Amino acid sequence: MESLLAASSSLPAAAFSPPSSLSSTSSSPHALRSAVAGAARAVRCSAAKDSILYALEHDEMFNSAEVIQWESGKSINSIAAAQGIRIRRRCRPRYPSEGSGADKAVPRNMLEQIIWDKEVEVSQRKAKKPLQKVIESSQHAPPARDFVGALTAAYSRNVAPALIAEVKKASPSRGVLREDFNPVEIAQSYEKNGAACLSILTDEKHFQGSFENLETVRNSGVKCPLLCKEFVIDIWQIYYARSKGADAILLIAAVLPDLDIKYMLRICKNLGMTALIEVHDERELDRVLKIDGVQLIGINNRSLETFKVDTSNTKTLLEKRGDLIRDKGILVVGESGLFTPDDVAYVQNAGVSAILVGESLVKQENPGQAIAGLYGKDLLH
Ligand SMILES: O=P(O)(O)OC[C@@H](O)[C@@H](O)c1c[nH]c2ccccc12
Repeated sequence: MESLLAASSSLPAAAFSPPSSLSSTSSSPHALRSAVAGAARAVRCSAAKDSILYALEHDEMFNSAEVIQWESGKSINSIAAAQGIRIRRRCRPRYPSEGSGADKAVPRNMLEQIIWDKEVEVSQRKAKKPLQKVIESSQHAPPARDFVGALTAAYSRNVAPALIAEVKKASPSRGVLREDFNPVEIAQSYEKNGAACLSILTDEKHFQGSFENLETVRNSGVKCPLLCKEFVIDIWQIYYARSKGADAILLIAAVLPDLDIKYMLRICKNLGMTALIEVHDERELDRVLKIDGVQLIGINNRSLETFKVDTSNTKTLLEKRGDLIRDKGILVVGESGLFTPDDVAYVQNAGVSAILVGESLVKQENPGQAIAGLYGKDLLH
């Protein structure tokens, strides 16, 4: 663990990403565990410390291959780049004196901008409510609802892709979609008109969403399972989402290296939550298909880097990997840019079991009634 200690203490705070190293099933020797505890103390980055200490407290074990990757002292950006991930983490220093020049960097695209903003937001939120506290809050939340079960039941009821209807006020690509935005009214009207699940955007800065929206929808009597639509970069956000009533959470493969996805999936499982793992291209899909325990994959027709929407993305990826996906029993969600019954039929024929729709519903005067227009028929409850 010498190299870990050396690497971690020489990096600017927050430049070290422990989630990439903390998932496994094999047991670890005591010596390794105490060395890791030492590393946790040596790491100045509170995110790193939290994750390490959490893992220790909860008796997480370390798999040797993963520890080697961690031990190599590689930065999260080089691990991510080796997996084809283009989004860089900014790893903002906590103190100006710890700056590494990264502050002068300019984001390459909107997704990278969002992630850099998210790093700042999460560190501020964590300063107010540390991981341990948010874990405690998550333990007081009512049990998570069965997201996948709701999708499967709706699919067989309607012989049409189950609907995850999105409560979305705005987006960076489309601006404000709905001025008169009442999340509870929209959620209730989606549920009444046959949505199987709801997606609640929680990013404030770029989507004008909020965790308050998630919480008020959860407390409004809506029964549908809820997806927290967030840009997750830290396990803290998963516990926080659960504490606010989320039943599922989005994990974006374009942002998260494989080990983070594995670690986060495991946390979701412990919390009874479903992870919707979003991919946009073949490389991301192949990475995700190698991970055990994935139940739900979303294929986004919109690139979060360029905002280009192309519905044929779902079809192309399913032509290539549909058999493997079916063999693994994974459900696929077709995401974004769906407006008409033809669009729904197109992705259904491509092999999706569910669709995630925001704009085409939320822009209509009555978002719930717009569901029948989208499907060309009423959906059954
Ligand atoms: O509004 P649309 O085009 O129907 O798309 C909904 C949903 O797929 C989209 O909001 C989305 C998909 N993946 C995301 C990741 C983050 C934020 C938003 C998204």
